[in-house]
Amino acid sequence: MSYAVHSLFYTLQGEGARSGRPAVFLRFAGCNLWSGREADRATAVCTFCDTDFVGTGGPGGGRFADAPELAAAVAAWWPGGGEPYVVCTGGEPALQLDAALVAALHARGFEVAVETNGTLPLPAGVDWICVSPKAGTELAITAGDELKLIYPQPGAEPQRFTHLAFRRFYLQPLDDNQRGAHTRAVLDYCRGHPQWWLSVQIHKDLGIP
Ligand SMILES: C[S@@+](CC[C@H](N)C(=O)[O-])C[C@H]1O[C@@H](n2cnc3c(N)ncnc32)[C@H](O)[C@@H]1O
Ligand SMILES: Nc1nc2[nH]cc(C(=O)O)c2c(=O)[nH]1
Ligand code: SF4
Ligand SMILES: [Mg+2]
Repeated sequence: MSYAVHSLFYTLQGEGARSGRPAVFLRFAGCNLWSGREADRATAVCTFCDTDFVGTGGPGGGRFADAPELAAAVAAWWPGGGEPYVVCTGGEPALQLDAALVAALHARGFEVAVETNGTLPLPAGVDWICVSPKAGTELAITAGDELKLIYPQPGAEPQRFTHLAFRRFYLQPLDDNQRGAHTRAVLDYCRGHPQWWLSVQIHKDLGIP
């Protein structure tokens, strides 16, 4: 199948357990919880998104005819050496990521990570699963490597998720015009509930993508 990619870029993972790790980001176009149009934001299921994932016109974006072609484009961003790592995100990557693409990325030597809202099934073989639940949705993915909950989210309180089979649980402060206050609230919550660890979005303070 073909893939609609908003953008492809090389940066450091800025969030969660693998924060600081060099990675190629594969940002798929489209999401099942928001159209991506500002006019629809208030009525979307997910209303706080910090990302442009509309269309295929971002840096490195485009339509890729098949999995080997997209994997080659991902590999072209890797500088050589280290442990090649690709983070599949979006938009919602589970709308497009399939077994053929996971296999093609593995064939290029990449470890494959995914950032997902967890509402859709994933293909087998993904090496690192990060689920970020959204209030008002039902999780299809209830196990993985990290659960990264944006906080605060009325209707998605942390205690709703602690029974799930994730290796780590993170709270990431909601980035809106109150990010400082949300960060202090996360600090307080993690101190009182040490199952939860803080995830700060380091790329935003570093001024990198
Ligand atoms: C843009 S989403 C794309 C992947 C997938 N759709 C998801 O929601 O997990 C990537 C990550 O950014 C987080 N995120 C989105 N908007 C945010 C915001 N305003 N503040 C903090 N994190 C945010 C999401 O929760 C998710 O963990
Ligand atoms: N540096 C950096 N790290 C990230 N981790 C998850 C991101 C995402 O948007 O999925 C993201 C992103 O957009 N940039
Ligand atoms: S689910 Fe992810 S990509 Fe979709 S609108 Fe929410 S944060 Fe953005
Ligand atoms: Mg981001």
